[in-house]
Amino acid sequence: KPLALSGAHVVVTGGSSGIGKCIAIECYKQGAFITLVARNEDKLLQAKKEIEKHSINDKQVVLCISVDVSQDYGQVENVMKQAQEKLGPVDMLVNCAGTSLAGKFEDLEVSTFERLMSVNYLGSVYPSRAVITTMKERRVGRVVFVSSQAGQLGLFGYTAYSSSKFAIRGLAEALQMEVKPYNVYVTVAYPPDTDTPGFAKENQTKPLETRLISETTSVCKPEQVAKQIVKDAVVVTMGLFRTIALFYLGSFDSIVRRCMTQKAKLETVDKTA
Ligand SMILES: NC(=O)C1=CN([C@@H]2O[C@H](COP(=O)(O)OP(=O)(O)OC[C@H]3O[C@@H](n4cnc5c(N)ncnc54)[C@H](OP(=O)(O)O)[C@@H]3O)[C@@H](O)[C@H]2O)C=CC1
Ligand SMILES: CCCCCCCCCCCCCCCC(=O)[C@@H](N)CO
Repeated sequence: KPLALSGAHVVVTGGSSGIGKCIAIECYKQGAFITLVARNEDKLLQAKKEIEKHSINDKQVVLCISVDVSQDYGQVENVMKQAQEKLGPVDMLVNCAGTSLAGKFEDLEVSTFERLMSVNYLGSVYPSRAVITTMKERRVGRVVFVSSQAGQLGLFGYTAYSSSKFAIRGLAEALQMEVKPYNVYVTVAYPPDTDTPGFAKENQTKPLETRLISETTSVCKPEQVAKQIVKDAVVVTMGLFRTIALFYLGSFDSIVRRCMTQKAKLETVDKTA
C-alpha cells in the first residue's frame, strides 16, 4: 500500500526553493526521479545541483522545467507531457509552488487577491488536472497539496493568503473522494511558519499584529517539514480528527464505488451489444 519511491517519478512544483526543494531532496534520497517545476531557470539549475549531491544510484535524474504554474493551463499540460515523455508517468505530484503577502484587508491591492488565488489555488489545480487521468488509468498515484496553518485558521493580515490556502483544502477533499476508487491518494499539508526564502520575503510585509501572532509559535526547519510531508504522502492515513465526518465520507465513498461498478457494467454491455 505505501508508494515505493525508489524509481518513482516525482514532480515537485516550487521545487527550486524552500520546502519544495527539501521535498525533492527527501524523495531523491529514497531513489526517486525528480522533475522540478518553477519559473526562474537559474534557481532551478542551482537546486538541481544541490539535489544531485544526494543521489543513491547512477541512474537517477533531476529534470528542470521552467513554467509559471498559474498562467495558462495549456502550457502546464504541455510541460507535464514533456516530463512524462522523459521520465515516465508521474507517480507523485507535489503542488508546492506558492507565495504569500500579508497586509490588512484594506491595504492589500485587489490584484494581490487575484495573484495569490492564481498561484496558490489555480497553480495547484493545473498540474493536478494534467496528471490525474493517467494516474487513474494506471491505478497508481499520489497528489500532495501544500496548504498552511493559515489554511485552517483565518488570521490577521492573511485575508488574501488564507483564503487561497482554504481553497486548496476544498479542492483536495473533493478530489480525494473522486479518485480513491482508482487507488489514487490525495494528501494536504498544513505547515507552520518555516525558515525559507519565501518566509523571509513574507516577513517584510507583515503587519505588527501578524508578526506578534506568528511569534507565538516557533519557526520550523524546511528539512523537517519536508520529511513529514513525504511520509504522509507515502503512507496515507486518514486524519482521525474528522471522526464525525468519517461516517459520512464512508457512505459517500460507497456511492462513488457503486457508480464506478455500475458504469463498468454498462460499458461491458455496450461492447457486447
Ligand atoms: N515558509 C512557510 O512559512 C510556509 C510555506 N507554506 C507554503 O509552502 C509552499 C512553499 O513555500 P516556501 O518554501 O516558503 O516558498 P519559497 O518562496 O521559498 O519557494 C517557492 C517556490 O515556488 C516557485 N513558484 C512561485 N510562484 C510560482 C509560479 N507562479 N509558477 C511556478 N513556480 C512558482 C518558486 O520558484 P520561482 O519563483 O522561480 O517560480 C519557488 O521554487 C508555498 O505554497 C507556501 O505557501 C506553507 C506554510 C508555511
Ligand atoms: C489547527 C491548527 C493549529 C494552529 C496553531 C495556531 C498558530 C498560529 C500561528 C501563526 C501561523 C501562521 C502560519 C502561516 C504560515 C505560512 O503559510 C506563511 N509563513 C507562508 O510564508
